Amino acid sequence: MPYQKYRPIFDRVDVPHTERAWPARRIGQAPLWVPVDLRDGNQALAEPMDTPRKRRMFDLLTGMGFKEIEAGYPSASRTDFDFVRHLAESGDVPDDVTIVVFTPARDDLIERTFAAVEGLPRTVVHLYTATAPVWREVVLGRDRDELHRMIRRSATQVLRLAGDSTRFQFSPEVFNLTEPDYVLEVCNGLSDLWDASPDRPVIHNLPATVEAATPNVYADQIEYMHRHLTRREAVILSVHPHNDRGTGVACAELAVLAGAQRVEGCLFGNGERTGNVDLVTLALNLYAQGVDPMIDFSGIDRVREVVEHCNRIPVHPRHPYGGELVYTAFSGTHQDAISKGLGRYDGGRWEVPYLPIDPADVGRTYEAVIRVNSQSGKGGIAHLLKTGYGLDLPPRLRADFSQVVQRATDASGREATAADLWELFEATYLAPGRSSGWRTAGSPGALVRALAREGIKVEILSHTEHAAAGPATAYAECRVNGETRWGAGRDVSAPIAAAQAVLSAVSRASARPAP
Ligand SMILES: CC(=O)SCCNC(=O)CCNC(=O)[C@H](O)C(C)(C)COP(=O)(O)OP(=O)(O)OC[C@H]1O[C@@H](n2cnc3c(N)ncnc32)[C@H](O)[C@@H]1OP(=O)(O)O
Ligand SMILES: CC(C)C(=O)C(=O)O
Repeated sequence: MPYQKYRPIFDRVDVPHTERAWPARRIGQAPLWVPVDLRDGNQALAEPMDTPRKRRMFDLLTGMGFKEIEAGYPSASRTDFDFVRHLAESGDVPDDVTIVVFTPARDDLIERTFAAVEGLPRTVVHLYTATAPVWREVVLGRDRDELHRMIRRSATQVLRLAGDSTRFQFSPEVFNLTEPDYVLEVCNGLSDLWDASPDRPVIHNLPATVEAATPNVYADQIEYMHRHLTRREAVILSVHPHNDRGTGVACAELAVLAGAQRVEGCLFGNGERTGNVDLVTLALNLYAQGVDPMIDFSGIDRVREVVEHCNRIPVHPRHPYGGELVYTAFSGTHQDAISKGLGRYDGGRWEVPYLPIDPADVGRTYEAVIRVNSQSGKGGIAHLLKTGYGLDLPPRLRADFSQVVQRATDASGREATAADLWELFEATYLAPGRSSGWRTAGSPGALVRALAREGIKVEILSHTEHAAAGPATAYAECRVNGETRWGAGRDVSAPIAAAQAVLSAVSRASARPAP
């Protein structure tokens, strides 16, 4: 492959040398998250969202607690224009939410943008122009000065059309490949033109439009701007990382360490090409460090479902925090560790191996945490039988049964659910017969023989069973390795209740093998 075609970022742009404070910093509070799903994400869809889908996304975003939302590029299409009008006319924008609208630096499009936002209580008008040398030459056909004049002319027009409740945002698109002195010249000039002040701050949004370097380079670029932007207390330093190198999240996190106060991105990382930075991962990364993300992810499956509906793009099952499989363990040692960790978890500090956060915090149940296939071991199998059927297998029986399961899953190549495991357990230790629990488990049957093989001597002295209405219950008085104990079982079916009763008597007496 002709790798010589490509150059490192250091040959493409002047990367500023700066004193670096970011490597030693920690993130102690969430930045302002700004979802751009309705603009940047939306425009990367084969079928852009219509008003009902946009509205569903908007309601999701406000419900989750986002306070600034980029609602569209109203001059680009009728759909975007209509949606912004819908927000303005419906009066449905919550009092604490600000709508951002995006516009290029072109007179007619700026005018149309202002026509769209008329009547909205609070808006940010977001002006953008690509500033990197290749874009100046190839796309815009303007040199530095010409482009600067064009930006200032448009910014002046924005100022003229703005009402008191309008704030201003500028994005030097492809900031990461633009000369730092040029970005400062343009941005500082706009802070003056728009008269940035602490009570009406200007947003300078510095995008990694196409990721082009390792995240530490972006952090250096951001820290340089953080140190050199004028009217700094009146400027909100924002970032907008894309994910071309797969390091969008790292870029955003390091940028926050380097001084960024606001982060634009999309839920589950939708957006042009490889997407915008993923706000779900960013926010929950903070949460997992004990920092309030200021966004509610307590129903992450619903968030995912709405995003999939609106984008018509599925979220990967292994997507951090929200994917279908991310709180599930298939492999034996992981299952064993999780099962032990969950067993000890008392609702306080989270110390469960292999699970970075408690699945319950994002609305996931523990049931799906452990799934069994041929990669699984005795810990996971025992966990499923215990949580699914109340069967607490003694350690030695676990080892015996896991070999049975392994043979079955190896042969089928398939996953075994808790119900499959029960069926296998019944066929192995309790068969035949299903009409009464005791006819199977109560006779000195296969279960008792299996326990004896593991060194646990069980004699069933007496038993009762109730299965008239509702779940069957069963009681057993057993002599287990010489000690007399009662065991109880309760389940929808009598065989399971009976097996539970015997096994619970076993575990109460002693799991130790007979001398
Ligand atoms: C990084 C980003 O996400 S940027 C946003 C990307 N999203 C979109 O582009 C979706 C919406 N865009 C659109 O619907 C259209 O591009 C429109 C309505 C904005 C403009 O449409 P058209 O007038 O047909 O132009 P076209 O789509 O071909 O865009 C190219 C023109 O825009 C100019 N342009 C590009 N960026 C800017 C800018 N920030 N400010 C002013 N002009 C710009 C180009 O120089 C080019 O002009 P030229 O035709 O004189 O060479
Ligand atoms: C113009 C900015 C905000 C952008 O969308 C990008 O650079 O990707």
